[in-house]
Amino acid sequence: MISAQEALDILDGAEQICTAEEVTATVKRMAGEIGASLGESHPLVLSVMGGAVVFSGQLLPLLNFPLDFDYIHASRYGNETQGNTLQWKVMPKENVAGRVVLVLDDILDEGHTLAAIRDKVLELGARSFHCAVFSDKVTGRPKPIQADFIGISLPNRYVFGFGMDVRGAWRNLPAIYAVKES
Ligand SMILES: O=P(O)(O)OC[C@H]1O[C@H](OP(=O)(O)OP(=O)(O)O)[C@H](O)[C@@H]1O
Ligand SMILES: Nc1nc2[nH]cnc2c(=O)[nH]1
Repeated sequence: MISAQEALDILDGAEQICTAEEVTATVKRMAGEIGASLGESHPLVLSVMGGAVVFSGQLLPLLNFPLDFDYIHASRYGNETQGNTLQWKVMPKENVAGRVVLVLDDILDEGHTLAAIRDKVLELGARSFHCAVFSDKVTGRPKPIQADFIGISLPNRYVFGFGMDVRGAWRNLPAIYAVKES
């Protein structure tokens, strides 16, 4: 964990790449798209802790149709800016069997996290798998999964805010920032 001063210094040197207003408008648009596509299917919505907590918290009240909610917890980055082996902290449960499942995540980067979640959800017998990511990083490399619903595209830089951390800090910011390029 970094100190409050280190967190402030990182923010001071960072570049804002998406404003809070753009974030809010994007979540609203996504809610409409998700409702139009899955609103009749009584989905089980799974939020991927911890990064998706803010996205989920803003999106769920805008979904005006019946759904069930649960969370899963998988982490590949920890406090680092490079992904590593996926650590499952809370696996999807048997309650996915037979359900239309919608997974919510904050960012699709290399795609390994979401691909592993898809494989596990389908292995547990979900009727279908859908995923909504607030942001999709343009990596320039092929990804093992594409999202069904995408909020914004992000440049190939390490970003934080709106649920995403930088060395554990700043998940609470309403806008999105990219760390200073070294
Ligand atoms: O597409 P990928 O390259 O696999 O990366 C995407 C994942 O990385 C982040 O999680 P992280 O591992 O940082 O855990 P956290 O949400 O708890 O910070 C994010 O929330 C996604 O789940
Ligand atoms: N906070 C954060 N988490 C990530 N997980 C994958 N890519 C990123 C990123 O750019 N920022």
